[in-house]
Amino acid sequence: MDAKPNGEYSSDRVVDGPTNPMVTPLLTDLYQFTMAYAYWKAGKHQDQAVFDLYFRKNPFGGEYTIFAGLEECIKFIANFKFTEEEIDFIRQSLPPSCEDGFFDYLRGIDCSDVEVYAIPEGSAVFPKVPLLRIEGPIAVVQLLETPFVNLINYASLVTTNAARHRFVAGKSKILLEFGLRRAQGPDGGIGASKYCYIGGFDATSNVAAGRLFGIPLRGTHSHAFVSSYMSPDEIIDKLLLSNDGSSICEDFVGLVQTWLSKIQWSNSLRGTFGETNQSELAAFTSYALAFPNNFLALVDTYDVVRSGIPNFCAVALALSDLGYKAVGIRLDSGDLAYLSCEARRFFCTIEKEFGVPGFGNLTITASNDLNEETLDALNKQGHEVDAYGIGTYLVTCYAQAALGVVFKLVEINNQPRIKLSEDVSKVSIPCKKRCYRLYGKEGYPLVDLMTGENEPPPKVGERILCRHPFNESKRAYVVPQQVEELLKCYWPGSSDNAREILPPLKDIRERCIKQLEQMRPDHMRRLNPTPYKVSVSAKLYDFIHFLWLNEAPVGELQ
Ligand SMILES: Nc1ncnc2c1ncn2[C@@H]1O[C@H](COP(=O)(O)OP(=O)(O)OP(=O)(O)O)[C@@H](O)[C@H]1O
Ligand SMILES: O=P(O)(O)OC[C@H]1O[C@H](OP(=O)(O)OP(=O)(O)O)[C@H](O)[C@@H]1O
Ligand SMILES: O=C(O)c1cccnc1
Ligand SMILES: [Mg+2]
Repeated sequence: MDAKPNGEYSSDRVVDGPTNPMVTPLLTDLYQFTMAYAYWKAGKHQDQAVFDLYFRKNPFGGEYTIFAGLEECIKFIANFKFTEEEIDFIRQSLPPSCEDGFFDYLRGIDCSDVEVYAIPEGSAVFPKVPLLRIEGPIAVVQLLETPFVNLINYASLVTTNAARHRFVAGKSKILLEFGLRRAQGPDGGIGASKYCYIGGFDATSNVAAGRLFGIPLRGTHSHAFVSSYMSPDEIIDKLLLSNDGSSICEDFVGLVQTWLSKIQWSNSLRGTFGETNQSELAAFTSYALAFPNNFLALVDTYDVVRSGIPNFCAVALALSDLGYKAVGIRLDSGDLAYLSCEARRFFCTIEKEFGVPGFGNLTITASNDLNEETLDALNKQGHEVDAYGIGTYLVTCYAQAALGVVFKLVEINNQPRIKLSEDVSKVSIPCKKRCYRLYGKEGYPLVDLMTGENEPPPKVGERILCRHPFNESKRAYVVPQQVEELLKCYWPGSSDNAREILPPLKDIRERCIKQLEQMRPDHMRRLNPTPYKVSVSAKLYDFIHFLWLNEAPVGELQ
């Protein structure tokens, strides 16, 4: 694609397919095809429809959500085309009475007549505001409902989960996504790695995701590596070249043993531990011989304080003699606050006693069933953890299974439509709309405002009435200091509009981090956060309620 001088890309429609090859036009619910047939049979399939994709409630008891999954949606529609085999399968799956002409129609369709406007991926978003507005022939757009909702639901949920973990951990901590083995299948695993990165994680252990998306890869080693060693005698090749190549240590195993007794008998550590586990020492020594520049040891296989930490320090000091700097340790069980403090104390004592600069700052990684609550508990107790490896709770979104994204018809052939419900929160907001984020004096977003498509946009410095869509008494005047139009054109259909570029993953991640930094702190706090305001213009408010009364039958009391 060629960049135009103004930074936008030309409107050519060549876009790679979705990451997962299972994402085809058949990845939808049967009823989308039966509806498409009925639209076609009634001659209604070309009716111009507008659908909004949105969610009704923020997840995890919070007051914000991060929008993700847009790139995959655009990759999907850019390549939307039925194969003959797929058409045969649809034919077999529908009643035999379905006429051939419908299958000819399916054969011809793609998304070149569909327009998609969306909020940029990685943005902070709020209930009821359309994340996507999709416009086009009703039969085609209807077929997009299930795949779009599928591609956005988990993506936004897990990105939000990751962002929440980042918020609790704090900016300075390293967050590693370790969830592949526990994710809901291969797509869950790949998606988790991609979207946790967007949500603010630093790296993943998932090699396939590293290759697909260029996410930094990180890892330590497992208990199996430690317990696979029985004794230091197993180490045959004990030779290690110094880091600058100037000397050779013929017996690295012996050097480690020497350091272990020096630590054991040192002034400040004498009596703090006795004999350490020698098979663990062998495993650490062997790992250091394999990775002298990246030595990180899992120290909880036998006993963290009495064995793992002193063994690690002996190997790290031996490496230091040869000009290498060890990375640190991983703790994977026990009281992580207490053990991390013990480890730090040990490292600092060694730095002092043996004059090894930087030893006190070695990295302490913690893992083991971590989640938002445990991170919060660790913060409250005080700890010395620098990096967290998080798997199960993060990638399975254990605290909330789904986001509840919906796809609702808001206009057909320029006629606004509404979906009523006993539950007011489920009443849809009709009309093809424009959406704005209004910023206040202090630079914080104040409110998201939806208006009808043809209303004049809010203006900086001009007072505008923002109304709760359903609650008459909730309204406020806002004088915006900045107005941001939220929905941008990502797929122009048959219009001449310029198409937004699909930014690289790093930029989406950057956007997510910046957006959350910009939120007013009371929307972000974990306990009883303040809801962010989502509103409609006075004109749209009046229209919603006019349509509501129009569509709701009047009851009769007997
Ligand atoms: N200081 C702490 N405060 C709160 N939660 C903690 C703290 N330290 C660890 N945890 C959490 O407590 C749980 C401990 O897990 P569990 O009861 O399975 O014990 P364990 O340490 O894994 O023991 P083992 O694996 O040796 O059986 C984990 O979810 C861990 O994240
Ligand atoms: O705890 P999670 O957040 O899922 O993070 C990943 C975990 O996966 C690995 O062990 P695994 O759970 O396979 O075995 P273990 O529990 O016996 O250590 C690793 O040691 C972590 O503990
Ligand atoms: O590299 C690690 O330490 C790791 C990777 C995945 C799961 N648990 C740990
Ligand atoms: Mg585990």
